[in-house]
Amino acid sequence: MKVAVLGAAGGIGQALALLLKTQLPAGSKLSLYDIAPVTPGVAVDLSHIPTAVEVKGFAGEDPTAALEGADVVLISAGVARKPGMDRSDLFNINAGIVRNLVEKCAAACPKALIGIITNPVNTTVAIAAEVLKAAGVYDKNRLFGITTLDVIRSETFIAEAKGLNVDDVKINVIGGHSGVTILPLLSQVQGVSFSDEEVAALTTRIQNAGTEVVEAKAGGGSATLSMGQAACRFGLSLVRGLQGEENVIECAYVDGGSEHADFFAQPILLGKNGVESVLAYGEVSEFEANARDAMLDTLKADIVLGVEFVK
Ligand SMILES: NC(=O)C1=CN([C@@H]2O[C@H](COP(=O)(O)OP(=O)(O)OC[C@H]3O[C@@H](n4cnc5c(N)ncnc54)[C@H](O)[C@@H]3O)[C@@H](O)[C@H]2O)C=CC1
Ligand SMILES: O=C([O-])CC(=O)C(=O)O
Repeated sequence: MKVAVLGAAGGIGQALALLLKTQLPAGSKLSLYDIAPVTPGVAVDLSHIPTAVEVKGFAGEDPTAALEGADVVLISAGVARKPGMDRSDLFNINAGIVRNLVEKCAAACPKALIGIITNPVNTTVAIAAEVLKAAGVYDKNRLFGITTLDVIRSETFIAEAKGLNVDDVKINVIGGHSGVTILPLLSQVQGVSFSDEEVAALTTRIQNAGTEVVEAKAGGGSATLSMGQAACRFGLSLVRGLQGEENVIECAYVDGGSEHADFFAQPILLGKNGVESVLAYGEVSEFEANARDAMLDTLKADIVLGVEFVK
């Protein structure tokens, strides 16, 4: 199994690469690419860790050498937020970066599963889909917006609030990955109940958790370590699915035939071809139904922005 990380010298990329070096199955190949010249050095550094994962690093303008033969490509290349910015403020720079990198994926590894981390995810995934369509290699089951950070934050905050073992907390987070489009389905969490006030407060905290980190880092970037962990969890799930493991389920932002929008985060079953099936997200409370319906104009506008950028 070969996993490529694009943006591998960045805050997320380096954390993700470290976790993959120590957690990918024995015999895997890890391919690191970034425009930053340090990237081959990041690979040399990681290569001294004694695991049966071979690491190679590539820098420069062209990621093709890093992408050849890749089964999974995780993209975190781009700029991150500073205080006062919204994720949509990253569009001007990151849209072009994602378009160019996905064009290279389409040529070098058209069958790879592609996971997009670069913000604004609601829009960059739509850009990736249009690029793959234009290249004639689009398969909706092989493209993912990585929203796992919203899931792990929800698990953490719920366990903290309710004094639970975090390993026991499971939750679906649906919609997209910014502000009101992030919707944790708190009503479905097993073994706990929340008051209306708790639901409102927890939902808002989960939706604003990215901003919580951006403000705490005070100009030094956004979430990198927790996102490295989230992307590693999702990337390993993609690999487990590709290897034929059963019952690998994650929430992700996919083109899954949702009645709500062309791309929508919801639980998916992963397998040898990426998305094996899109799962129903189940019963929701009145609060959640209202929040879901209220997010759709924003989400759809984010998607249109991405489609129009490529066309
Ligand atoms: N999906 C999610 O939940 C999350 C997404 N993000 C997003 O991930 C992205 C990366 O964040 P960080 O790693 O903190 O940023 P960073 O600035 O630390 O790293 C970004 C890396 O991308 C590289 N890069 C820029 N243009 C490139 C190109 N054309 N080709 C290859 N590499 C290129 C840079 O050299 C840098 O090493 C941001 O857009 C951020 O908003 C951040 C947190 C969570
Ligand atoms: O908030 C940001 O800019 C980074 C991000 O997507 C997150 O932490 O969820």
